[in-house]
Amino acid sequence: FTASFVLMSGGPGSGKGTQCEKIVAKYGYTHLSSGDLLRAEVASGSERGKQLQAIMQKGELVPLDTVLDMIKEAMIAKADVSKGYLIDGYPREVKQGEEFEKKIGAPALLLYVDAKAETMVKRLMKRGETSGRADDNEETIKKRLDLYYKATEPVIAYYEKCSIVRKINSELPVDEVFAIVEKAIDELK
Ligand SMILES: Nc1nc2c(ncn2[C@@H]2O[C@H](COP(=O)(O)OP(=O)(O)OP(=O)(O)O)[C@@H](O)[C@H]2O)c(=O)[nH]1
Ligand SMILES: O=c1ccn([C@@H]2O[C@H](COP(=O)(O)OP(=O)(O)O)[C@@H](O)[C@H]2O)c(=O)[nH]1
Ligand SMILES: [Mg+2]
Repeated sequence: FTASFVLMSGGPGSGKGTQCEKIVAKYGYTHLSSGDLLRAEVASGSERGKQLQAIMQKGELVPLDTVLDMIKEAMIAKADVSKGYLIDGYPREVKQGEEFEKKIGAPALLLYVDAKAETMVKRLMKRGETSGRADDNEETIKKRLDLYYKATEPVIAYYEKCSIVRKINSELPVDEVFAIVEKAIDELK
């Protein structure tokens, strides 16, 4: 892959998906959300989808090889039209980050969308009223948050070593958050 990679990281409900949509509209990146890819597999009704559903409903992590294979497939499918890839909600653990680098490449930027736990819970409970997502319920949200702090936050520390992390306060209104995102992406060029 010759295109550049931008990683979008942050807790559940921090606003990753919301900001990704705006980035795609302005910059034409190809958006790959590992969570969306997994949900699409579940929706297909396949045997693999059934196994994934059980894991996701509990707020646990899908085995890293499964997710990496799905991301790679999706990247290949869109390879010729892409200026760059925006990878949303991945890597979830340091080992996944290492695998990504080995098999795919080094990211140019990690946008770390940061909100308080209380804010994230509130947003997800609200989203759960209409999202239809099996994991937008109080019990699973709590597990996703715990796992985020335990497994995913260390990923951010890992990438800080190569100075590609830009921390973005996502307590602000969506457009103000996006203004900060734009600055970070514009600095890339
Ligand atoms: N006030 C405010 N609300 C936001 C912001 N970003 C997202 N939200 C709300 O928070 C909810 C969760 O946002 P998403 O973009 O779906 O969050 P996510 O990080 O992709 O979450 P997961 O899909 O669970 O990983 C949405 O329903 C939005 O309406 C923001 O910057 N400010
Ligand atoms: O790389 C990934 C991305 C997602 N998931 C699973 O998919 C769920 C939803 O992920 P998403 O990023 O959509 O939402 P978040 O948990 O960030 O709110 C997670 O709780 C995990 O069970 C996973 O195992 N690995
Ligand atoms: Mg999302």
